[in-house]
Amino acid sequence: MHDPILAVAGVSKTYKGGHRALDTVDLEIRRGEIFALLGPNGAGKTTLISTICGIVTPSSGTITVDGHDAITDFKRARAKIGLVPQELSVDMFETVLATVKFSRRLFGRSGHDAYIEELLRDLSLWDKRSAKIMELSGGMKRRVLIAKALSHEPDILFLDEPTAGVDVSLRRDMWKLIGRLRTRGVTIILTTHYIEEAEEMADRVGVITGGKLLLVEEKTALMAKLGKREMDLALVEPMATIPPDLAEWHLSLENEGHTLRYVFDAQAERTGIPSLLRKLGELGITFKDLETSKSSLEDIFVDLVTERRAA
Ligand SMILES: Nc1ncnc2c1ncn2[C@@H]1O[C@H](COP(=O)(O)OP(=O)(O)OP(=O)(O)O)[C@@H](O)[C@H]1O
Repeated sequence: MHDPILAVAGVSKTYKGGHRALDTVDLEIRRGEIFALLGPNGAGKTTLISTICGIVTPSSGTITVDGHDAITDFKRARAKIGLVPQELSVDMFETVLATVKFSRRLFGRSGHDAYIEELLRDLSLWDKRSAKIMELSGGMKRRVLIAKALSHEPDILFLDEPTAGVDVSLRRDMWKLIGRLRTRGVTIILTTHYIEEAEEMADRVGVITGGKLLLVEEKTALMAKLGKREMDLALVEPMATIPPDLAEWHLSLENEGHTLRYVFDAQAERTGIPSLLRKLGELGITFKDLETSKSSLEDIFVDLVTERRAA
């Protein structure tokens, strides 16, 4: 890839006690993109972010942040990054404004009151600037974490599970803010359990499970895969084989011939369902029930893992 802003090469992490949380992860992030790291609980998302941010030391591999090695050139690498962690990490007795200004100074940047004010206004925190963190609601505290992460004008922003336990208004503000950051050229990497979240914003999606990065794809390509649906027809009479007249739908027989299954692309203009049902009528094949279901994230993980094993 041409000049990635972030390059992770062969990174593995085995925690004390022997748990291998990351297994030879290779990942390049493009300048200015929004990248969603999708994976179930315990997949290794937080561990991957933590190694990039220098919080966790990888057992092997290298990480380069805009040309700076994340370990040997930690300070410069870290200064490029803003991290919104999953858990609260703020001084409860400080005020909002002092917290955010302090965070900026930590990265060696001089004061820039106009920037801080705009940031706090963007996050609806300006009116609360003199309040102590402990006086804020949970949602407001989350906003402070975002303001802190952006205090030093980083080029890369990590959002670890940004919308877990977050109310609708914060969610909306967050998406708006992300949109504005993107127009300024900030690269954004977020972790999520939710396909919908990746779908809403990301340019590319990486799927991680069991510490392995299974795939990285343009969102549109992945969504096409995720858009598959199944239609199950419960037959009145079980079938031994599929009649050749039905070949074009690539059906399968399940449930010992009692169920006829059609897999189709939910996003396609023509699903093929009306013509299939017509054909079944012509052939005198009757069914007592019809059920459609969408592939779940779980199915997709299973498919990916199986495909990978088969490859
Ligand atoms: N400090 C640690 N010591 C030992 N094991 C750890 C440590 N941190 C995480 N793990 C383990 O490593 C694995 C990956 O954890 P990680 O937090 O990276 O997953 P995640 O994808 O972020 O999960 P979640 O979606 O639940 O936040 C888990 O099995 C976890 O129990």
